[in-house]
Amino acid sequence: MRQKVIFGNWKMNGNKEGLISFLKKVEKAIKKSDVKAGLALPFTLLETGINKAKIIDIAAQNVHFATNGAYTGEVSIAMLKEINTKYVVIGHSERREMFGETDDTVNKKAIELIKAGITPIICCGETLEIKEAKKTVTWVNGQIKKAYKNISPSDALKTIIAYEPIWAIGTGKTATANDAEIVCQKIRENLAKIYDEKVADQITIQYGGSVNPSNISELMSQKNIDGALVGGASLKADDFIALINYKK
Ligand SMILES: O=C[C@H](O)COP(=O)(O)O
Repeated sequence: MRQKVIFGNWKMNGNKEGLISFLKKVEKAIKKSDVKAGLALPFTLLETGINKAKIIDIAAQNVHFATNGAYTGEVSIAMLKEINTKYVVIGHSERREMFGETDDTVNKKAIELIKAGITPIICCGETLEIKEAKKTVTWVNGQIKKAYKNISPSDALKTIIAYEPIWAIGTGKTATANDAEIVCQKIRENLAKIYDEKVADQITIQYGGSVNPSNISELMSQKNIDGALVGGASLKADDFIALINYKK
């Protein structure tokens, strides 16, 4: 059975002092949880998070695929590895929309991260326009196919997928648990076509988009939803605790 993996994504929020007290409070409250908890932090908070967190896994929110070079403002995989980063979120819709992330760069990043032993959390998801045109599954499966290009079955097992419908991010509009489940199921079927059922069955697929303490239980009860990537509700310690300790 796949373990539930719930990651907060702080986006461009937070500071050192706040993170330290957040970790203290949250880790005390989730000690006995069987859920894997993680936090995707801004670059400047990564080292503090990695050094202070005992239970929570720390993720970066972006990385460059190149080894080094003239990429002003970017951070390399080796730089993240040097501080012991275990996960990196790639292809988040905000990075695709505002910072030129493409399916091709997502694929390059995934390949290089896997080589470095870092788990990529590969984001995918459709706009409202695509949803209304009833093209969600085609769109998302296209993103997945491109993200996994030239990735072997054994390496595919070292990845996580986050399905995040763009229209549900930060809007308070969550996909219904059933709608989210259907897309996650289709992603798994697509993985079975790219690889095989055994591989598809082992890959963690998270849902993201206005997840909060009141809808987490229903979302997590779905067969193909293996966790969540949570923005807004992960910023408050009490809400994050409620998410990790969700009622089963
Ligand atoms: O990475 C997280 C997602 O963008 C979801 O954000 P949200 O929970 O604020 O809607």
